Amino acid sequence: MALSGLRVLELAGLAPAPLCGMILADFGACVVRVDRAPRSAVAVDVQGRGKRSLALDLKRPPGAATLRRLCGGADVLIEPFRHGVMEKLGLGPEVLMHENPRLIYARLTGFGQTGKYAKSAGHDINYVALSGVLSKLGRKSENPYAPVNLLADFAGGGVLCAMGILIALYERTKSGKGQIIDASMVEGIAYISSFLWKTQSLGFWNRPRGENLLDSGAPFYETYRTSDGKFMAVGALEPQFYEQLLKGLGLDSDKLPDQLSFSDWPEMKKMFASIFAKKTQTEWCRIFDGTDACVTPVLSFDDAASHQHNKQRSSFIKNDQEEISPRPAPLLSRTPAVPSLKRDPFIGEHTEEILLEYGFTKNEIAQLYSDKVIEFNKPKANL
Ligand SMILES: C[C@H](CCC[C@@H](C)[C@H]1CC[C@H]2[C@@H]3[C@H](O)C[C@@H]4C[C@H](O)CC[C@]4(C)[C@H]3C[C@H](O)[C@]12C)C(=O)SCCNC(=O)CCNC(=O)[C@H](O)C(C)(C)COP(=O)(O)OP(=O)(O)OC[C@H]1O[C@@H](n2cnc3c(N)ncnc32)[C@H](O)[C@@H]1OP(=O)(O)O
Repeated sequence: MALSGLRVLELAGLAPAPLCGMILADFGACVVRVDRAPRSAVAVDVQGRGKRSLALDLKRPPGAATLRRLCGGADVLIEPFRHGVMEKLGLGPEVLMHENPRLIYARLTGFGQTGKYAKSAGHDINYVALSGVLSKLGRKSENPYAPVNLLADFAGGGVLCAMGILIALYERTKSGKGQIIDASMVEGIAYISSFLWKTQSLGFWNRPRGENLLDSGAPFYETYRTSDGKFMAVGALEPQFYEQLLKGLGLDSDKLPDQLSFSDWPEMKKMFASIFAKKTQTEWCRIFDGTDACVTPVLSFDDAASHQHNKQRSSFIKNDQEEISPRPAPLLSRTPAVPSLKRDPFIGEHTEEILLEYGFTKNEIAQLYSDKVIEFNKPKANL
């Protein structure tokens, strides 16, 4: 796999850093999740695919020293705490990169390492809000709406941090040096939204929230309820595709207002809604599948995994626990990701083997264990 041989240490976090680590693991990196010891009752990481877990108490000096030693043999460290936490533990970049100048030290936070909010708590919705993007999301006359925690945590956070790591790794092949990555989710989501910023001058966002072309204002970029309580998604933007939408709906464009007549959009929506409400989702699929009308069913997770198109591409995988999840993307032709099909690791499941691999002796491991700095957790204990 593309990233085989890459050694990554991921300090356990809530949602963004686990995705970042999972992406690297899916593409072949050897990812160790450093979990807390003493361990909490429930693991919060549900994105542990392909990772191993080491349970280590960083608050104890021998625990922090253990992480320092691990970082000496690692390529990448991902840390998900607010600014100052790592410094307080004596594990700041100046310490770890002094000991290993090739280390890529990725700091994945909401607000970044500097600025007024650097030390404040926050979650996805706060980061999307501060980026400006939340002000654009939502339906007409309603409050701004955060689309679950996809935008900041995952798109602007986990994915962009993984990209930063890969860029730094590429640069390291030339300079031989690591670097610090300050991955702020506020900036990540702002960057992802460059299209929104740059289309302002084209008048894309001149109207109030929920009344524009791509924010549920237009009748031809909207979802519609079907007679069986399901939905269809319509994205017929270009005139030639809009024409096919009208044809599928049984409408004659000569008898309708112009596609871009904003003032007619609310009425057009009502008309489209009443037509879509007359047939089931399956019936609409029969009408639109194979056309260029840009009309697709809104699928549940179960339906998405079993949809013919997704099945043809093996877009979803099943692990040995029969859990279905999305296959890693994108597909690389020669070295595609080969995701692990095993269950996620238990906290502390691989503590000993990881420490041995990083050069600790059995005696040193026994000492750390008797000092309660590390924990072991054999699978049977969790069953
Ligand atoms: C919307 C999403 C989040 C979704 C996640 C949800 C799935 C979960 C969130 C809450 C969970 C529920 C809750 O915990 C209650 C139940 C618990 C039960 O066990 C399970 C059921 C629960 C209902 C549970 C269910 C779910 O799991 C939840 C609902 C997001 O937006 S995620 C993005 C968040 N933001 C960031 O990641 C940005 C950067 N990070 C931060 O800003 C902060 O970390 C954050 C997130 C604000 C948390 O702040 P906190 O004060 O908790 O941490 P930090 O200041 O960063 O400091 C970390 C401290 O921990 C020490 N530490 C770390 N590792 C170790 C170690 N190995 N050993 C010892 N100590 C360690 C570290 O030294 C720090 O200590 P200090 O505070 O003393 O400095």
